[in-house]
Amino acid sequence: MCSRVFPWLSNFSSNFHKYRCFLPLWNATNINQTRNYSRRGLVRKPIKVIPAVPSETVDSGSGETVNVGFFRQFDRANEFKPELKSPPPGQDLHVNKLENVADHVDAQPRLRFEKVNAADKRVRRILTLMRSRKYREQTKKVLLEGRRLIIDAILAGAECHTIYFSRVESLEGIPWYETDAELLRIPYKEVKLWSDVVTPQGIMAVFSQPRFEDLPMMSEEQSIPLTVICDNIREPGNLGALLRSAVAAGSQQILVTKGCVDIWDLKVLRAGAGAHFRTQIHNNLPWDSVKNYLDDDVVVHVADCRTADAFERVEEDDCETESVVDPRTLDLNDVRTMNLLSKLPNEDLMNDMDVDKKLNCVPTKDFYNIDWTVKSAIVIGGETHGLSKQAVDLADETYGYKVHIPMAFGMDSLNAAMATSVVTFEAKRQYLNCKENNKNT
Ligand SMILES: C[S@@+](CC[C@H](N)C(=O)[O-])C[C@H]1O[C@@H](n2cnc3c(N)ncnc32)[C@H](O)[C@@H]1O
Repeated sequence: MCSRVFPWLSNFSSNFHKYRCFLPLWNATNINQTRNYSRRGLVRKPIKVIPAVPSETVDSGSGETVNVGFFRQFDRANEFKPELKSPPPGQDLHVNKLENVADHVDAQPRLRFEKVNAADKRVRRILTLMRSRKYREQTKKVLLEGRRLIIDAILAGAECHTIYFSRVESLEGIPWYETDAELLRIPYKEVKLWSDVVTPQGIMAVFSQPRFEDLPMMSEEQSIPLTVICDNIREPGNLGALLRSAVAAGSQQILVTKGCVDIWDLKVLRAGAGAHFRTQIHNNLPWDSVKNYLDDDVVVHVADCRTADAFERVEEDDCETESVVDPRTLDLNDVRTMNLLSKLPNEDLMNDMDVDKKLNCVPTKDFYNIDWTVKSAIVIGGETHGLSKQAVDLADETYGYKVHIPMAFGMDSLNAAMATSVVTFEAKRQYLNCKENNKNT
């Protein structure tokens, strides 16, 4: 009878062992202080909210009072454990750190967060700003979405400023207590508004961009003597996927040159799936500084989808274009001339032709015929214009090759990230073979 009339009461009593530690909070003083909130929180939907137990109203600093919730994570140790793959000690810093987190799980402090409603402009303002590359570059901050990325960033030692979450459960598995982050609970529809995914996980966080110099170097066991250089990769999904495979193959470092999409763009981060926090990625590098990141004996190759025959055809086409239009004969008032001009190569096309001429001087090899066991770098070109002139110059200077991945059925090219996977995993295969042979001799 009692359970039918007061279903929440019976739920409460059956879970009493879980809530008993809150009893001291439910004293008359607290309830009096937060009359409205307590009425809503404790009487109407206490069981739904539990284990989040609202308890007091505090001054936010700006003169307004805000609702503050307290929450103690129960049984979180069990929820952590499936993520721990028990690596051999000393092998992977990230996982070892996770282990430490699990060790301290019992010592977790109480979760204290501020509840922010949809009308609060603070959240919208910061989330709008975080979408701007300029703002990210100026403040050296980054917005991360989803549990996996946030955990990776915390474990990589990146400084966490604020965590926005829509339900307390969204914080599961996140070692928020390892940070000094401010915790703001925001309505799910706000997260949805800012997220690019259809069903967001309901958690986002603002971090300082990690300094890649501070990130752990990959262990010698895992890494291969290869640098991947990104040249004009404009599509965020491509760059993210490229970083993901380059890191997965064990590339020693990744250089992202100016002209590529920002590696801290939300979509790049999502497609990168944690690659950003696992090895050294140098962002936004002008081409003339690239050499500073490479040892003197590194051979720089460029990945190119065209074969030598294609270059011969390009050369012939060039000659034809030149013979059709003689600039000295142009009359700018003549309609036919204007038509001719519209057919003239534009600036991008002229640049492409320069690169093609230069590329013609660099010998071609299929990707499996390159010796990847020596210190090497591979440049991956952009989606629209392929490789830049600076990349080709560097290959020429270091006696590198045009690396070609043969394709069947007349396919033109692979996606940049796919080409990266093919090349980097071939490099890894050769490197492992070579190590194995050295061991046997
Ligand atoms: C989508 S492709 C660029 C196609 C571009 N229109 C061009 O003309 O180069 C992007 C990059 O992936 C690499 N790539 C794609 N397919 C390749 C292949 N079959 N062999 C070697 N590299 C390839 C090259 O670095 C290329 O610049």
